[in-house]
Order: sequence, then structure tokens, then C-alpha cells
Amino acid sequence: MEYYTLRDGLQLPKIGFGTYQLAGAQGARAVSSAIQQGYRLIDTAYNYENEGAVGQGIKAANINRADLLVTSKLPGRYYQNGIAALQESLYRSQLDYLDLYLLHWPNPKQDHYVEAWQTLIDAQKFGLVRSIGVCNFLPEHLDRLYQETGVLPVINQIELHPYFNQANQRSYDQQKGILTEDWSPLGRASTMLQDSTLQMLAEKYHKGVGQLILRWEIQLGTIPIPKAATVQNQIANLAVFDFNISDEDMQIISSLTQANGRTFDQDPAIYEEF
Ligand SMILES: NC(=O)C1=CN([C@@H]2O[C@H](COP(=O)(O)OP(=O)(O)OC[C@H]3O[C@@H](n4cnc5c(N)ncnc54)[C@H](OP(=O)(O)O)[C@@H]3O)[C@@H](O)[C@H]2O)C=CC1
Ligand SMILES: O=C(O)C(=O)[C@@H](O)[C@H](O)C(=O)CO
Repeated sequence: MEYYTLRDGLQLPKIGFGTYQLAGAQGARAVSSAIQQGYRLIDTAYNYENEGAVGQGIKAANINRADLLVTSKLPGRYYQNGIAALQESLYRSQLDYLDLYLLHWPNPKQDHYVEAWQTLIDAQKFGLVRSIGVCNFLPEHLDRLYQETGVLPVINQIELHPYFNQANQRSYDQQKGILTEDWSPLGRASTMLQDSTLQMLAEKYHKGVGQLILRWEIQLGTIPIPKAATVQNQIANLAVFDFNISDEDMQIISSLTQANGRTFDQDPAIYEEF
């Protein structure tokens, strides 16, 4: 496995495992299997209602806690009571600390994200979480965090795939020393996986379309966190470190981006999630 080093020194594998919609006993089995296959970065959230299943999966995998990196996220409805939600996340997952804790959405109309960010800064000082970051933050939200607290996130987890390549946000994140992490890196298995250009390039590299996409995301310098319930997809998505996409083909994949390429039309400037 290859690693990135965050601004605060935390080392993160270049690919992680998403768990949205993996719940209950099946979810726990999928998480345990993913860890057995070699995933070391697991992404969950309070709002997925699966932190219990994720915790069970971790327990069943019988791995050293120190060898695993677990991410969870604070939901908007707890932005004024963040420590209580974090304690509940730890209780549900049966963990003593989280490696990464993120604000889930800026929710600009609600306008409590700066207060919530201050809570994450405090949670890090208390030792409840190792690193702190955000999801779905635009430059205007990140600038405000810095102006009002003097602390920038180390991670910004955003929607990113070939139909929405996030060139501007990636460039902003990079300038500020923020690592971009990619949610729905496979477009949640949308019709994008049947795109003829992606299929042609996947054949050229003797890889599946999913593998080509994940490799492109890693070569962009970002961390994809694909979700896979099936062991077959879990294995395939880790086999992306044995080939390199040429600069020219990287450009071709990047050029597939579309102005309205978001899979679910969730624009963080207006979308709110509690
Ligand atoms: N911060 C945020 O706001 C958000 C964060 N997230 C996080 O990002 C993670 C990933 O995003 P998600 O929305 O789940 O979608 P993904 O883009 O990861 O797609 C998951 C889908 O792709 C399928 N799949 C996995 N691997 C392959 C492959 N190699 N070839 C073909 N199909 C494949 C899966 O099938 P199967 O399961 O059957 O194997 C599943 O149907 C989430 O699980 C969550 O942890 C997601 C959305 C928003
Ligand atoms: O999965 C997440 O982390 C989310 O923030 C959700 O918005 C998810 O993207 C979704 O699609 C809910 O309908």
C-alpha cells in the first residue's frame, strides 16, 4: 500500500473503503472482509446509522487498532452539540478514538459550521480524534474557517469522479495543504461505468473501468474511498497500484467532466443535510 502524509503528520493509505449503505450483519461482514483484503482506511458517518456494524466488522477482523484508520462525520443537526454526537459515534463503534473526524456538510443556511469546527479543534486537543477535516467545503467555507479559528482542515472529502473532476476545488485544496478525498469515486456505479471512452481506456490498460477510474483519482493526488459490498469488487479496487496511466490518457479522462456532472445534484453552496 502507498501512503500520503497529511499536513499534521498523519499517514493515510492512497485508497480507503466507503461504507454508505453497508449496515447490519451483512455490513459488518463486508467491513471485516474489506479489512482482511487489505483496506486500512474505513469511512463511516453518524448519519449512515452503521457505526455499530462498522465497529463489529473491525472487531471481527481481529486487527491491531493502531494499524487501522477510522473516519466518521459529525452531522449538521449536532453542530451546536458536537462532543455529544462524537461520544455517541465512539460508543456505537466501540472505539476509544477516531483517526479522522469530519464535518459532514457546510450547511451554509444553517450557518453553524464555524462553531462545529471549533468543537472538532477541541476534540482533537482532548485526544478523542487524531486528525480533523471537512466534507463538501467550498473555498468560501474554508476561508471562513481559517479567518475565524486560524485552523484549516487537513482533509476535504468531496464528490469526485471523471464526470465531476473538481479541478478548481482540487487546486484550492492543494494550495492550502488540504488533501482531497473522493466520495462516490465510482459515481455510485452510475452509467458512467459504461462510458465508451472509459471502456476503451480500461481495455488498453487491461483493467476494469472501476480500476481505471480509481487509478486516475490516485494519480490526481487524491484518495478515493470506493464502497464495495462484494468481495470481488473489494479485491479489484485494491489492485490499482500495478499500472500507470499516461499523461495524455489522464487528460482524456479529465476531459469527460461535465458542468452538471454531480451524480445527485448535491451542490454544497445550497444543499443542506442534517
Ligand atoms: N462525505 C460525503 O458527503 C459523502 C461520503 N460518501 C462516502 O464515500 C463512499 C463511496 O461512495 P458511494 O456513494 O458509496 O459510491 P461509489 O462510487 O463508491 O460506488 C459504489 C458502487 O459501486 C459498485 N462498485 C464497487 N467497485 C466496483 C468495481 N470495481 N466495478 C464496478 N462497480 C463497482 C458497488 O457495488 P457493490 O457494493 O455491489 O460491490 C456500489 O454499487 C461512501 O460509501 C461513503 O463512505 C459518499 C457520499 C457522500
Ligand atoms: O453519503 C453521504 O455521506 C451523504 O452525505 C449523503 O448525502 C449521500 O450522498 C446521499 O446520497 C443521501 O441521499
